[in-house]
Amino acid sequence: MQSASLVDSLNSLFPPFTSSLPSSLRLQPRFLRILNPPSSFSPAYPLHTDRSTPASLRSPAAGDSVQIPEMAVKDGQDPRIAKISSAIRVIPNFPKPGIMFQDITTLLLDTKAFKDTIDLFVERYRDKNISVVAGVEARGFIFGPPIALAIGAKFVPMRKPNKLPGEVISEEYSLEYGTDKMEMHVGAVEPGERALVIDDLIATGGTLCAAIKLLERVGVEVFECACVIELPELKGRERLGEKPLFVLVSSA
Ligand SMILES: O=P(O)(O)OC[C@H]1O[C@H](OP(=O)(O)OP(=O)(O)O)[C@H](O)[C@@H]1O
Ligand SMILES: Nc1ncnc2[nH]cnc12
Repeated sequence: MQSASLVDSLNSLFPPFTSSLPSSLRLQPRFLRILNPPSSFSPAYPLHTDRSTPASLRSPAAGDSVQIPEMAVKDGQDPRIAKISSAIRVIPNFPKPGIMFQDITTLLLDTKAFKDTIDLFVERYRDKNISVVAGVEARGFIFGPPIALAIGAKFVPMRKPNKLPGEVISEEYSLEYGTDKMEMHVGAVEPGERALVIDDLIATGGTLCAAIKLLERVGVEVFECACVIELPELKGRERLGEKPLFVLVSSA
């Protein structure tokens, strides 16, 4: 009963969408029984047929998310970077009190800003003889693969423990809010290869240091680390020492 009424509501809410589909693909009660959320379900992001970023994701509601006005733009000459910076949402007190969480999911909703992000990295790293793009779980898996494909490198996932099925080497590391371990498949890279390490964000630098150590342990040269965001007050860049770090936006 609940399914049928929900179908009616959805079909009337989104007529341009549902009416353009063949009848076999229109929302049917049969599908909705599987997909039906519990009655308390409230989507984190509003259902939206418009492909542009919903206004509610750009302008935070009632003080529970904010754009950081002091977000500084690196390499300020490039107008794409300001748009990338403003597409990143900041959620105070997530996942713990005191953490200003930099939420890149809103950047992913902005097709121009997301593409510009990838393009800026590709422009920097193409023709640098990089054969490996190593992406750190989880958010390095979003930015790493398109960069790897565009520069003709392989993508190597640096994973949380017990996720990779083959033989692994591992490194423990500390985070802004906890500790963790990183693993890489043995044989994914060869000694003498040249790697770029990609993540969405550098805070204390512990994550990137663990990735660098894993790669260098097997004889790979880490050419540079690259992130979308840097939190400079956590001094991750210092922790990386001599290893070059390229970022697009900084909270300083
Ligand atoms: O510079 P650091 O202090 O090491 O912190 C940066 C790391 O923290 C976040 O990942 P997180 O560990 O929260 O994992 P997730 O992406 O799986 O949520 C972020 O995506 C970086 O990987
Ligand atoms: N403030 C932050 N926002 C998003 N990811 C993080 N990882 C570590 N600190 C973070």
